[in-house]
Amino acid sequence: MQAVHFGAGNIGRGFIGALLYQAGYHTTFVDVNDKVIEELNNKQQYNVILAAENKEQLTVKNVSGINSMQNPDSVVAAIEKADIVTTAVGPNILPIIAELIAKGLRARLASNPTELNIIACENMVGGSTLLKEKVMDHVPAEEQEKMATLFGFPDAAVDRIVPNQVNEDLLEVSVEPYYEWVVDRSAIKGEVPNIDGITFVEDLTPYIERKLFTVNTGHTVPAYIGHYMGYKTINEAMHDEKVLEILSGTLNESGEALIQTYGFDRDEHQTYIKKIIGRFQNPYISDEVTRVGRGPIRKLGAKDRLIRPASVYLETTGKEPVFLAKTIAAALSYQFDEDAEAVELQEKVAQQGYEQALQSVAGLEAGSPLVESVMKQLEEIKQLKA
Ligand SMILES: NC(=O)c1ccc[n+]([C@@H]2O[C@H](COP(=O)([O-])OP(=O)(O)OC[C@H]3O[C@@H](n4cnc5c(N)ncnc54)[C@H](O)[C@@H]3O)[C@@H](O)[C@H]2O)c1
Ligand SMILES: O=P(O)(O)OC[C@@H](O)[C@@H](O)[C@H](O)[C@H](O)CO
Repeated sequence: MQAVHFGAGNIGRGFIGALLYQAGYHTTFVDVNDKVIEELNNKQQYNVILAAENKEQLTVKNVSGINSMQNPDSVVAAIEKADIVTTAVGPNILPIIAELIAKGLRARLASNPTELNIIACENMVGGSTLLKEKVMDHVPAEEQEKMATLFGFPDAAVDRIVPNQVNEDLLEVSVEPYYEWVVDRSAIKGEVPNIDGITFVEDLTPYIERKLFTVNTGHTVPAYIGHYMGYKTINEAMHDEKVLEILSGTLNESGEALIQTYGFDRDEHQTYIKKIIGRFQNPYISDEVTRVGRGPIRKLGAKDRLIRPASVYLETTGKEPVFLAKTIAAALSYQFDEDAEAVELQEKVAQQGYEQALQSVAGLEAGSPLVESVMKQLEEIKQLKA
């Protein structure tokens, strides 16, 4: 069986690639990083190490790579005969890879018109749905209907903390032991892929929102508050009582928003929160706050991990999301020269001021209660530096 996976980065190699190998697939990684692609083709295997006391190791075999900038035709050919296509490139890159995926699917329609599922494994609500829209922009109207019957774009939620890698071996990946991959079964075309580790569900929305608004919302606290306080890693930040207090407050607010929306059981949700806090404290993982905080404009988006739960909390409880607002204030203050979005955000802040910058990146109305809360917290968080 053949898998084509876009993005041979942390989660691509450390999670999706590992599960595909264990399920019996040969995985062709597609990436623009020539060194990684060359190494994949030279070694045809790599190690995944579990970040835990016993450092268990899995050797992922049956892998190869294609540099999509240099060999786009080979990517098209790989999609023509693939049994599954997956991505883990980052939400902002989905529109960029869409054209090549469209070329591959059009070629498949002509030469091998069989069912195929394309699963975007990105931290966002509706990743595969967005990819489908972007792919269809490159498909002539007369081919779209046939494509929609053969090619499924099931949305997915993926959860495994994979930090930036600092190993001598370029391909080796250190990952946390925990993982979860949930896929929307209702959008699958043809047979449901037989991959151990995927949970198929009929309605993905509660799963992706629970993951994004707990794991990823929670992660922003040691990232942005931690960075604001001068910490370099998530682990360092997680040793600070003030960070832990804000983390707990933030997860209680996002948890309340989820409970109000989906009726989750309160005790079960508290257990889920506890487990996640424990994962952030894993001493065997060194995760930089700048990785977790990467792309602050994306993370401050209306549907993303901060603004959405804060807005739902306000709407459903009528109360001020004090802790989420604190974390949003720290995100709005995030400065890191090597992150293009952080630089753009600070330029906006310098030109328009905090209030307008927040409104424009988060799609919030002037004078909205959330904007007011964040403005208040911009002052309050100054005490964290004292
Ligand atoms: N790392 C994690 O802990 C984690 C966990 C769950 C989900 N995710 C999600 O997975 C996605 C990838 O994250 P990551 O941490 O692996 O990032 P990463 O930067 O390690 O990997 C992204 C890869 O995509 C490649 N890429 C960039 N442009 C490309 C293009 N045009 N064509 C093909 N490849 C391209 C990059 O070269 C890189 O190898 C993100 O959406 C992220 O939110 C990450
Ligand atoms: O990947 P991002 O930039 O959306 O978010 C950063 C981290 O919160 C994220 O990568 C987590 O490590 C991951 O989502 C855990 O499953």
